[in-house]
Amino acid sequence: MNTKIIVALDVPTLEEAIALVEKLDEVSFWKVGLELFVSTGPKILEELKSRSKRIFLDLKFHDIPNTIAGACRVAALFGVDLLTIHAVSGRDTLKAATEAIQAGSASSGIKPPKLIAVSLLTSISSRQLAIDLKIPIELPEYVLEMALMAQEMGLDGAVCSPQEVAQLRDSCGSDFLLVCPGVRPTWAAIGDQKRVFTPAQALKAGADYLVIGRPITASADPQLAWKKVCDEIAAVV
Ligand SMILES: O=C(O)c1cc(=O)[nH]c(=O)n1[C@@H]1O[C@H](COP(=O)(O)O)[C@@H](O)[C@H]1O
Repeated sequence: MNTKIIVALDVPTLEEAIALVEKLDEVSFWKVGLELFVSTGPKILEELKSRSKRIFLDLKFHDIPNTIAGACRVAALFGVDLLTIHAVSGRDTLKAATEAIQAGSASSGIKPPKLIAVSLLTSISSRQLAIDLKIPIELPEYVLEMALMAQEMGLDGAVCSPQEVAQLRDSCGSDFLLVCPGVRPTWAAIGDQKRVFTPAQALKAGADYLVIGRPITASADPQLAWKKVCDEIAAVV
């Protein structure tokens, strides 16, 4: 069941990333985000592939359709499993992204990544959505609208907090991939996350994958933290 956990490799250098991957040998699915990709570029992807790991390339694209189409066309060549874009990029950009990924993969013969839309960052609370972002609808409804728009534009899934996953599962169906960061075991610090559930709660609610970073990677004993998370979810699924 630990194949349901994607560990966020949020470290600044290739050396630190490889050290963690080697220490957490049982982790089969890693997320490469902005910090590590800006630092190493595609090199880290090659390192992970050479160890037969699955890869979530989390670059959270957010730009105009032409720019995103170009980025998606080349990102499709990396041969990663998952790729992110912000739903707020809008319908035209989401559509351009899905088309570009298909085009990039078709021209190279490389299996396309599943494109998933970030519905609303898990670091945003209801209050911040209303007061800072001036979005005048309830947070769960906003997250659902973003996910439905992504689905309509042909995306494979969405990133949402585990608190919204049951509602999205009901509305988007079983084929729509739901990937949940904002996961905190009871023993871990919440930090900058605002909408969290425990790993067991998140899986029970219907998440396909849990994205967990600091509770494991910043732990004094990452192997023990990984094992504790695996034990917790083994009791659930
Ligand atoms: O797209 C993501 O992965 C993502 C979306 C989101 O809404 N919230 C979120 O935390 N993430 C990522 O998930 C990871 C969570 O890490 P921790 O908070 O350390 O568990 C980070 O790498 C974030 O970049």
